[in-house]
Amino acid sequence: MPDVDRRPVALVGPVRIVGAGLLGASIGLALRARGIDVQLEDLDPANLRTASGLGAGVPVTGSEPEPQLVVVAVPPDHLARVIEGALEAHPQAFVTDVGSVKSGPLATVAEHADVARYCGSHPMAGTQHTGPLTASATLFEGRPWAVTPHATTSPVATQVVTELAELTGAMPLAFGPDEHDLAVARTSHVPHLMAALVAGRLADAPEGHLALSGPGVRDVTRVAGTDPGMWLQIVPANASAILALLGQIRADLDRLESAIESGDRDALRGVLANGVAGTRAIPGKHGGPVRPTSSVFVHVPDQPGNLARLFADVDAVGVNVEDVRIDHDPARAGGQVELVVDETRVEELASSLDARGWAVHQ
Ligand SMILES: NC(=O)c1ccc[n+]([C@@H]2O[C@H](COP(=O)([O-])OP(=O)(O)OC[C@H]3O[C@@H](n4cnc5c(N)ncnc54)[C@H](O)[C@@H]3O)[C@@H](O)[C@H]2O)c1
Ligand SMILES: O=C(O)C(=O)C[C@]1(C(=O)O)C=C[C@@H](O)C=C1
Repeated sequence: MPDVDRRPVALVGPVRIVGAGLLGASIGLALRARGIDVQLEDLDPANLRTASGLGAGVPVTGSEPEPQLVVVAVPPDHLARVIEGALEAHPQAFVTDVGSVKSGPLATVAEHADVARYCGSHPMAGTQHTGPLTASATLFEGRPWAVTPHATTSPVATQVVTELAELTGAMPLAFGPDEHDLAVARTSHVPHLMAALVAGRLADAPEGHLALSGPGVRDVTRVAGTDPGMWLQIVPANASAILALLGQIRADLDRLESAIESGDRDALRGVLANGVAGTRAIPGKHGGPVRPTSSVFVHVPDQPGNLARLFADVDAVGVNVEDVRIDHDPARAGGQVELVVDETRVEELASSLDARGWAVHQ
């Protein structure tokens, strides 16, 4: 039995999830894995069917017991209305939401007589897909999850929501709602918009140029591939924090342009060094220091079973893979697999895979 079941738990369920999309279904899967009863609600019957079919919970029928906690996981524009609805429909339940911006919905909900039962939250995990089909019980593992009590949130509500984050494997971090919005403008919203601007320059690029797309451009643009629907709601909801940062970036861009125009290498070095400092400032998974990583690239011929064989060989070497990317190999028929591992193990992995017959480079 997992440890968490033996210590006194504030969150025992049932948990009702309103919005069984990517976030809602992933939370449902994580809670079901902990044995907590999950009730699912969604306006879209297909999403409800998919989420419950995946094992994220049971669709509500009206005859289930009252939930201990309601988790609102609907798109940003609908959050305030659904949070208020949950406070009214479930007078004994605590209510949280997982929306990407906290101060806007709170401003509406703050007038509600029962607002003490509401404590906002925001898991910093997702993918570029929406809907329950790509939901995963491990989506939140090791990721930060902001818990954002407001001035009158009851301490028990904060405790229950903190425990929700812990039960999914995430790392709860307490933030005031306004401070949260400033933080995510910097760590999520502006990075997303920058990725969209860079990716936008590729949309009408000559085909010949695009043929030279390597891992760099893919890394920088991944999130820009997300369905714009959610971002069309997130960005206006956090406009002032985003605009303040865009103003700073505009000044950075002016400095960069003049450094390049005038051939000022010191100024250019300053811009690049600042970027290096920024990447090093991002905490690693589980909030620890970033462990320097390095990549081993392996050519995997296009035949069934080769990927499984490669991962079995990596496993036999005993090196933990921090990240993995698979790309079409432009030079040969097959794929190029990038294995991201601890910098100190990279030589050992490369030579062991080489000895096992793989075409490897670093
Ligand atoms: N996708 C991410 O990366 C991510 C990460 C963290 C937080 N969030 C936040 O989580 C929330 C959900 O995002 P998602 O990616 O799961 O979206 P999603 O589109 O995958 O899921 C939203 C679900 O809510 C349902 N829905 C819409 N209005 C509803 C209503 N009034 N009542 C019941 N169901 C309703 C939709 O049918 C859909 O199934 C958003 O507020 C978003 O800001 C998203
Ligand atoms: O990983 C991704 O695809 C995401 O964009 C997830 C991400 C993020 O910016 O980190 C996006 C928006 C959410 O509010 C939280 C998480």
